[in-house]
Formats: sequence, C-alpha cells, structure tokens
Amino acid sequence: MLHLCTTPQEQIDRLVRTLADALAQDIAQQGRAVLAVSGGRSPIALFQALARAPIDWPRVTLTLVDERLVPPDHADSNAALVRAHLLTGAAAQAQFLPLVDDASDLAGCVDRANAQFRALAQPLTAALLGMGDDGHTASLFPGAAELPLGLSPDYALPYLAVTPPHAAHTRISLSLAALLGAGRLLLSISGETKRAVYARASEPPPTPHLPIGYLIQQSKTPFDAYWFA
Ligand SMILES: O=C1O[C@H](COP(=O)(O)O)[C@@H](O)[C@H](O)[C@H]1O
Repeated sequence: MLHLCTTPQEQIDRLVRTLADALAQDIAQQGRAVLAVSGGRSPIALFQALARAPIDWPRVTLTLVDERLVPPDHADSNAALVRAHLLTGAAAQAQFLPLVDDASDLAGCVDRANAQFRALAQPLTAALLGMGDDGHTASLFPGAAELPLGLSPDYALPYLAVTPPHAAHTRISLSLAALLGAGRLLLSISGETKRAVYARASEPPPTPHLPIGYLIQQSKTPFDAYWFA
C-alpha cells in the first residue's frame, strides 16, 4: 500500500512509529528483534529519528538489506552510513552485523553474510527499503546478470553478489525470497520521479525491468510504501 505524506516529517514519523511498534512486538514475543536497513542517500534523517525513538536497543540486531563492496570506512559504505546516523545514542547498544569486512574478498563476504544471517535465531522483524530511479530495491538492479537468481523463489541463500550494470561498486544484496521472509517490508521514497517509477512498477505483471514491482505486487508479506514529494 502506498501512503502519501504531506511533509517529510510525517513520512519519518510514520515510518519510525511503524518500525518501533514492529520491533517492540517481536521483543515482547521473542525477546529480540532483527531489523535490516538500506543505505543510499535517502535514509539519513530517518536513521537519526529512529535512533532517538523509544526502542529497547540492546535487544535489537541490526543488519543491512544490501551493501557495496567497499572498505567499511568508504564514503559509499552503507555500514558507514548506519554507524554515523543510526548507531548513535541509545541505539549504539544494538548489535550490528555489517556485510563487508574485506572488500577484496567478494565470495568470502557473501559466505560470511549468509552464515551470519542464518545464525540469526529468528526471521527479520522488518526490512527498511529504498528504491532507485531505475526501480531497483535492495541491490536487485534491472539488467544485472545476477538478477534472475536474486528474483528466483528457488534461490536458497539469503544474500547474493550483484554487479549493477550502471551503478558504482559490486553489491551484496538480500534476495527477493529473503526479503519476502521478513515480518514486514517498509519502503521510503520521495520525489515525483520515484512516484512515477512506483506507479509503473505497480502495473501487473511485475517485470525484471522494475524489480521493486515484485514487492509491490505480492501478498505474502505486508508491504507499505511511504512517499513524500
Ligand atoms: O544503491 C542503493 O540505492 C538504493 C536507493 O537509494 P536512494 O539513495 O536513492 O534512496 C538503496 O535503497 C540501497 O540500499 C543502496 O545500496
């Protein structure tokens, strides 16, 4: 479902409230919650607001929906973004599981990311997603050679390596099947361009040209998109 927000603050407030409620519910029922977040340019203000939310952070495990194959202190590292803007204040007490420890070893990073995901004692409470102007979400990029694998319901591992045809850096991304295993999916988007992409991706059937469509047009996992102009 697409929720149209009238201010950026409304978009942030609704996403933070929804995430905090979902985390609190898993903490109450299972003792812990697991949140996977995205990177890119969009989520900085959202991360800062989430870090200040009344969440039982010591009981939260944070990981990444996707990562670029760059050193952990690189300007394009999604982990660096999380460390700078989300793992602050009380939220620094969360357990953080990054995906890249050695940017020269793609296969090793993917193996370790899959092992640490599988070692989680529970499914993802929620995945917080972004969407590119090309319709990619996580790092499921249109035109990537690995996209059919990432979209396959039979792909058995949580993460895979993806080489985007036009964006910088090799990526590590959750697969579509792994995303659909989350308790809920939340998408944060803004701008008229992304609203138009979202509208095109909502037209059935979903196609690999706009991977976000596979999340919009499914009914297995609750999916909510929050948009602000
Ligand atoms: O490359 C990426 O892009 C998407 C969208 O980023 P945005 O800055 O346009 O919101 C992001 O969700 C993903 O995590 C990131 O690796």
